[in-house]
Amino acid sequence: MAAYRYCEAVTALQARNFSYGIRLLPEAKRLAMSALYALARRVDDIGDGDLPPEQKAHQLARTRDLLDEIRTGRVGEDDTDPIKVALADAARRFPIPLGGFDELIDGVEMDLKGVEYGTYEELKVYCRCVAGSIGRLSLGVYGCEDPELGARYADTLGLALQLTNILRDLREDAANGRTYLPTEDLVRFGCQEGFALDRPPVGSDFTGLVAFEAARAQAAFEEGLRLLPMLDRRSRACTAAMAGIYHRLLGRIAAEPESVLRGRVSLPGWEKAYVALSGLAGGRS
Ligand SMILES: CC(C)=CCC/C(C)=C/CC/C(C)=C/COP(=O)(O)OP(=O)(O)O
Repeated sequence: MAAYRYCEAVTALQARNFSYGIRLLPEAKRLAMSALYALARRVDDIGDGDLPPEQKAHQLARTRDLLDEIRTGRVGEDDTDPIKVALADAARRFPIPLGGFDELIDGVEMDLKGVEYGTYEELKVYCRCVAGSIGRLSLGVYGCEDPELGARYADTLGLALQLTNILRDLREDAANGRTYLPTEDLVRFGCQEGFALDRPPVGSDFTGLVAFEAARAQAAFEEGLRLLPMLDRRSRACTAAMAGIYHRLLGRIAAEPESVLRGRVSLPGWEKAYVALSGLAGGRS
C-alpha cells in the first residue's frame, strides 16, 4: 500500500536510531510501526517547528480529529493523508491503544506552554506523555502475554529513553530556551543558569548533575527491560535494539558528561547495526 511506503520512507529518513530496531520486525508489524513512527514524528515536528503558537495548537487539534476519524472508522483508502490511511489500516490489524497519541499531544502542548518541571515526579509525567505513550502504542503492535504489566514496563522503558534523550539534547534544548531537567536538581548542582555554552556553568557540579540523572535513566532501563522476555522473538529484538542503542548513548554521556555541551552525542552507523543484530541473535550488547 502506497500509504505504508510513505511511512516507511519517513522512518528510514528520520528515525536515525529507532529504524534499526523497526527493520527487524516481520512485515505487517514493521509497516504498523512505521505508521506509528510517522504520526509521532508529525506531532513532534509540529511542536518543534517555526509556526506561531496558535497555528501549532490548531495543527495539534487537527491531529486529535484525525485520531477520532480512525477510531470511528471514517478513513477510506482514498484519503489523501498517507499517515492517516496507514495508521487506520494498522489499527484494524493490531489492538493499538490510540489514546497514546492523545497523550503525546498532551506532552507537546506542555512544551508549547513552556511548562517547567520542579521535581522528578513532575518530569516523569511529561516523559510518560511523550515516550511512555510510544512504548505502549508499540506494545499494541508487538502483542504481549501480560498486557497490563507489559504496559508498565513499556512506560518505564520510555522514561529511560526520554531521560537519555534529555541529557543528550541538553545544549540544543537550552539554545531553544528549554531545560527539561527538574529545577530542584539544577539548583542542587549549581546549574540553574542554563547550558547554552560549551562549558558547564562556572562553579557548578555539572558532572554530578549528569551522573545523578544518568543513574535514574539506568534504573529505568533495568526495570523497563524486564519487558523483553514477555515479547515474541522479533518484537524483543526490535525493542532490544531501540533500548540498546540509547543505552549505549547513555553510557557515552555518563563517561564524558561535558560532551553533551559540545554537540550531539551519537553512535556510528556500524555500531547501531551491531547492537541491532546482536539483539536479533538473542545476545547482549
Ligand atoms: C516498548 C518500547 C518500544 C519502548 C520505547 C518507546 C520509545 C521508542 C520512546 C521514544 C522516546 C524518544 C527518546 C524519542 C526521541 O525520538 P527522536 O526521533 O527525536 O530520536 P533521535 O533524535 O534519537 O533520532
